[in-house]
Amino acid sequence: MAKKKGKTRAEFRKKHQGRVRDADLTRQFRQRPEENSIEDAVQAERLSGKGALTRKKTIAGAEREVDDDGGLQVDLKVDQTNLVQGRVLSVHGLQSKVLGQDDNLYACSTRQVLKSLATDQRGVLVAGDRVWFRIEHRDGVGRMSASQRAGAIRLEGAGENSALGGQSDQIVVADGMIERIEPRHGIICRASRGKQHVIAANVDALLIIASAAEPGIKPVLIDRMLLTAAQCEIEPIIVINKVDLVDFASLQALVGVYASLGYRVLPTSAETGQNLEYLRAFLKQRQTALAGQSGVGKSSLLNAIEPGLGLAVSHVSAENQKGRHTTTASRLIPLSDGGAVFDTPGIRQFQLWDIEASEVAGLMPDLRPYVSHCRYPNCLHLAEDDCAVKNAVADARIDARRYDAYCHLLEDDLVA
Ligand SMILES: Nc1nc2c(ncn2[C@@H]2O[C@H](COP(=O)(O)OP(=O)(O)OP(=O)(O)O)[C@@H](O)[C@H]2O)c(=O)[nH]1
Ligand SMILES: [Zn+2]
Repeated sequence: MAKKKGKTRAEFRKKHQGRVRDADLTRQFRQRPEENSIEDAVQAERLSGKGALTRKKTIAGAEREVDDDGGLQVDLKVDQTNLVQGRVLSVHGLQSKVLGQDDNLYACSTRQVLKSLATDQRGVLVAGDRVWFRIEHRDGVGRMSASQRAGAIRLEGAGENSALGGQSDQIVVADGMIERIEPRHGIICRASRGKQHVIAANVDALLIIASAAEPGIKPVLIDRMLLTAAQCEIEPIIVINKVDLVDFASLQALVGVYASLGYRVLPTSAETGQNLEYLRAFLKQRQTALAGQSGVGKSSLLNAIEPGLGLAVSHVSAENQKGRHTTTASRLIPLSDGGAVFDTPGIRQFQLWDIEASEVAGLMPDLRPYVSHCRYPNCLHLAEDDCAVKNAVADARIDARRYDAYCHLLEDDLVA
C-alpha cells in the first residue's frame, strides 16, 4: 500500500473543491472541439452523429470536408487508387516513418493542408495513425532483400531501445506524401499546459505489466493504469510477470480481486516461457500499448515473444531511469505476425494524468453503479452524508479493499 501523506479528510476535501471546478473548466474546453485538435474535432463529429455523408466544418478557422466516418480528407478528388495505406511507426519532426501495406518502410511528409487542421502542428500525426500516402521517389528500392528488410523494419520500430539500433536509411524504400489520416480510436493523450497532446493513436489494448517480485506488485499502479484504460476506452489486460520468482499461491488473493471485476489477469514468466503463447496470440493483429514500472520485464517479454527484436534489457541505475522516462516520443514496433506494440516511454509509467478526483469512482467498474445515487452530485465519497458508495461499502456490496484502493488513488495521486 502506498504511503499516506498525513492529511486529514477535511483538508483533503477542501483542496479538492478547487479540483472539481478545474474539472468543469476542462470539460468546457473539451466541448469546443473547433478550438482544439483534429482528434477532438473528429471525435465530436463522430459523437454528434448527424449522419450527412460529407459536410463542411470549420476546424481551426478553415472550412474543411469531413467524411461521415469522421475521417479528414484534403479534398474529395484525391484519387485513392494511387494511394498506399500504411501506419505511422514514429514521427521525427516533419517526417514520419510509415510502414506501408506492402511491408515497405517510407519516409513521409504530410500535406500542408492536413497540418493546418491542427491547432498544434507538432501534433498532427502520431505513432499508430493509419494513413494514406502517395509514393514520390523510389530511390532506395532494392537495396535490401524483402526478408532482410522485414527484420530491419522491426528493429527500426524498436529504434533507440534496440540493442542493435535503428538502420533507417537503408530500409526506407521511398519518400511519400501523406494525403489522408484515418479517424482514430483508442487515443492516449497527455495533458500539458492545458492542452491535450496525443501520444499514441489506434491503441486496441493496454498491457498493464506488473511483476511478482523485483520489483513487487504495487496495486495502486495497476489501479491508475486501469483508470486510464477506462478513460481512453481501451481494453486492459493485467500481466503479472516473473511468476517464476514466487509461490503463485501468494498472488491468488490479488489476482482474484481483479479477475472478479472482469479484468483479464495473465501470470507470465519471460524466464520460463509461462503463458507466452497466450500473450503472443493476444498481441496478434492488435496495436497494444505496454505500461509498467521499470524492471518488470517489458523488454524481456517482447524479446521472448519476438526473437530477433533485440530490445535492450535494462540493468540501469535508478538515476538513469529518471532520464529515460522524461521523453514522450512514441514508437510502434511491428511484430512479425501482424500485431504491433507501442513502446513509449511516456506511457510506460503513466500517472493519473488528466483524470480529475470527481471522475475516479466513475472509472472503477465496481463503484460506478453507485455514484449517481449519492446525495450530492459532486460527491467524492469521502466525508459526505448520504453517500451511496460508502453505504455500499458498509453492507459489503463494494469490497472494502477496493474502497481503500479508491481512497489511495485520490489521496496519494491527486493531492500531490
Ligand atoms: N526471474 C525473472 N527475471 C525476469 C523476468 N523478466 C525479466 N526479468 C529480468 O528483470 C530485469 C528487467 O527486465 P527488463 O525487460 O529490462 O524490464 P523493463 O520493464 O523493460 O524495464 P525498463 O526498460 O527499465 O522499463 C532483467 O534483469 C531481466 O532479466 C522473468 O520473467 N523472470
Ligand atoms: Zn458518494
